[in-house]
Amino acid sequence: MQKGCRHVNSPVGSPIKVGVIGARGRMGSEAVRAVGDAPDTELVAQINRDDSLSGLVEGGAQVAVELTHPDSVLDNVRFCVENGIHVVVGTSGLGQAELDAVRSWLAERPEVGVIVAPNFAIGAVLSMRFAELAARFFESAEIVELHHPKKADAPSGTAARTAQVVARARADAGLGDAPDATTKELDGARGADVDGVRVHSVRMSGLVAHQEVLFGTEGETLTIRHDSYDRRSFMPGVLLAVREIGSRPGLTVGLDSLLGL
Ligand SMILES: NC(=O)C1=CN([C@@H]2O[C@H](COP(=O)(O)OP(=O)(O)OC[C@H]3O[C@@H](n4cnc5c(N)ncnc54)[C@H](OP(=O)(O)O)[C@@H]3O)[C@@H](O)[C@H]2O)C=CC1
Ligand SMILES: O=C(O)C1=N[C@H](C(=O)O)C[C@H](O)C1
Repeated sequence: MQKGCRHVNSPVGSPIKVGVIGARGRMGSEAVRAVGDAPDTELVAQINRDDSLSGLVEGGAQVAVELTHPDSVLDNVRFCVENGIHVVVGTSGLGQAELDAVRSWLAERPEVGVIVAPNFAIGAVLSMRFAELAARFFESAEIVELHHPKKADAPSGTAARTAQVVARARADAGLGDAPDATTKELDGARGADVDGVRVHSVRMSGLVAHQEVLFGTEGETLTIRHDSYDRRSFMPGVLLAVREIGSRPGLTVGLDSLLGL
């Protein structure tokens, strides 16, 4: 099929030139395939560990998709921003301090866009929004995230983000701490505390990426569950971000605004 698009300052009809950082990884290899298959994107660089990021510049990448490791993501984003390359970041582990650093680099290059997506799956983005909506109606809220055992970070970026939006919605509604009489506890038994919301991380062979947000109040509970059974579930979101990033300079966190949510 003829490759053609209108975004990222490409001449009309020419595809968006994309480089994938972490190209041999579980997500990176899917992204390589998705970018190669899409009619309006062209894969111009595949960066693996120990490869120089200059391959992005040499390949003429307009957009980089960053899918590596929490230890390397920030350096890679910085390189891209400084070289005028938009970055779609899927790697988890970027906290407030790291986002602030990205903002400070973008201040020097205001034409560049960085989209940090805690989760590219449409169902996961919707489930975070549903959780945000539900949060004010329930006195208790906890999150269980379940992933494959090769995952480096816990809790997942999605769970951390979900906890933050739930916590903010609870605070806005004037809800205090969730009821919990625990006074004697084995370390970790009540999960991690993210902004006052408990997050429990399960790592198990056979899983890909799953999350339940549990809400409870007098006499009822609500569970919002999302399952990614295959990493192909993330690719429509990756491509959406690649297509949109040229018209979204600065830092965007989450795909919500790209989906009109
Ligand atoms: N936002 C989302 O929707 C999703 C995000 N993720 C996140 O994406 C990230 C990658 O996940 P996944 O693909 O499962 O992990 P993998 O370990 O399978 O892939 C990461 C790849 O990046 C490589 N790598 C590590 N450091 C660098 C570097 N500095 N430069 C170039 N390549 C590097 C690794 O090489 P080597 O093997 O040699 O270490 C590996 O090939 C994680 O943070 C994960 O949480 C995952 C799924 C969905
Ligand atoms: O490592 C993974 O696999 C995933 N990482 C992201 C996260 O940390 O939330 C997104 C998804 O959960 C898969």
